[in-house]
Amino acid sequence: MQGIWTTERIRAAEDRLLAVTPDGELMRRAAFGLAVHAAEMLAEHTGSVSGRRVTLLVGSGNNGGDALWAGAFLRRRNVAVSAILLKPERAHGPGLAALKRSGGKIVSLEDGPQWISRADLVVDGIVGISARGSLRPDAAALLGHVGSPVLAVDLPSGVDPDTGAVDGPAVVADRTVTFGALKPVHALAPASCGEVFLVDIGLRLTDPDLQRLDTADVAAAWPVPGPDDDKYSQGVVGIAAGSATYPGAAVLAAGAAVRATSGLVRYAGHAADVVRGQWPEIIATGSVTDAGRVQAWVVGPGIGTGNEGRDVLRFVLGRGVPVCADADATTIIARSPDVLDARDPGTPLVLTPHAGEFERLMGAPPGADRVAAARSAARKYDAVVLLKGHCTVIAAPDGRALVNTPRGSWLATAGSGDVLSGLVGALLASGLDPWLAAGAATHVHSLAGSLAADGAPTSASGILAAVPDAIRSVRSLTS
Ligand SMILES: NC(=O)C1=CN([C@@H]2O[C@H](COP(=O)(O)OP(=O)(O)OC[C@H]3O[C@@H](n4cnc5c(N)ncnc54)[C@H](O)[C@@H]3O)[C@@H](O)[C@H]2O)[C@@H](O)CC1
Ligand SMILES: [K+]
Repeated sequence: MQGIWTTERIRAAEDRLLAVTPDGELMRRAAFGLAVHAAEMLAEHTGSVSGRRVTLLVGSGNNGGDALWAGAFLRRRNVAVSAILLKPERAHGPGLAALKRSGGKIVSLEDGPQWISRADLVVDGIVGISARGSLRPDAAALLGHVGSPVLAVDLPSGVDPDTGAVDGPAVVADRTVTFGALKPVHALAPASCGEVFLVDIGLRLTDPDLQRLDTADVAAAWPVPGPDDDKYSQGVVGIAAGSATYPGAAVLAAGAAVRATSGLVRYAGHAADVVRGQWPEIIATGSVTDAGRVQAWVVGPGIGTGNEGRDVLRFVLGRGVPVCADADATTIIARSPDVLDARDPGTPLVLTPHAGEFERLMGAPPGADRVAAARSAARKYDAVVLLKGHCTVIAAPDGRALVNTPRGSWLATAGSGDVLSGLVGALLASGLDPWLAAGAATHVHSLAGSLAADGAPTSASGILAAVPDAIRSVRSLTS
């Protein structure tokens, strides 16, 4: 797992390290790493480093100090460095002196636009982890003149460091170079950060506030049958989804369960004929009451929010096995929380709301801090909450939270969520910890989405068809 720490934790760890490190040493470590990345970007985009032009946007804190020192290092490689000081009287003193000594040019705010528009690379040292709110007007106006790649120092300025929220003018970087440890912004705002690189400055942190699954974690979690396994021992998943009029959700969720693991899949509902026709390997019946034993249920996609849907949900919640309640099941729970009385105490529940369903469940939208929102819903419902969005956040009732950083937005297509719930169900049936099951399913789902899309629109059926390739790719990277 990749650990991610809030700025409060990072600052505390930095203070401990600063106390035992010579003055200025940490900043120089950070800035040296930054300069290496700046040179790499120049070489990538222009074919050379020497003689190229870099313009630094320098704010009033240490983030600006990093940029100034990096500028001084770049001068050693004969880069023409100019610095625009947003608050000249508060610019980082030693950094400014170092840049001046190295031959860097200090440019006034008025002259800034022409220097920015002529630059081969712009370095955003406006604000770092102490940033509050979006960019101020002077900085926002300068950004309008940027025509080159942008390298963000620690994080793209204007984006909230702890939530990744953007609610006004903000930098959109091609690359972000961060120091010591990943912060929430790096996982939650991929479109603002661009590619993220971590420079080791000697910070040591444990017990992360937020996590992200590595490919290796997903590969290790994904069930692989052994020589003694049979179709039952790998976990039987039941799918209660779809209707006679709308069988699509049933076909997609059940199909995803078929493709996720080699355990048995049962289906119960009004779309039994259609499901059987699409997936002959599925044992399909008309009702959950005669579906037979399963090790986990997926309930909700397309079941409707009326009495019948409520009865189906109550029935599966009382079976003593993990349940993934998706789509209509989420709405039923929001409208009639008493259905949860049927839940067999202690059995895992995974809820998979998008923002609208979240609002129904919690009475308010997720807001800017989606991690906190998912955590509070997880506590309220004593469930794993998979809060869908561009970045999906998964929180457990014990406070564990992980985030899936997507590779594009192609997953936002009709039926995509049905595929995800089928994947979650199959992993729950295999006995995986529900938080990890939700995380691994989300990872494979988003990988399948990007494989299916490959730069062009795809569909839920396309994502479903790409699930085996996604699992194969996850496993091949680690075997
Ligand atoms: N503390 C450390 O040990 C290290 C810190 N480093 C750098 O230091 C940064 C943190 O430095 P600071 O705590 O000085 O804070 P920042 O550089 O993040 O900025 C704080 C300053 O910006 C102003 N400010 C806040 N929000 C603003 C906004 N929206 N628009 C304009 N100005 C705004 C504040 O008034 C304050 O003066 C890190 O992000 C990192 O880049 C690195 O040098 C590595 C070592
Ligand atoms: K920055």
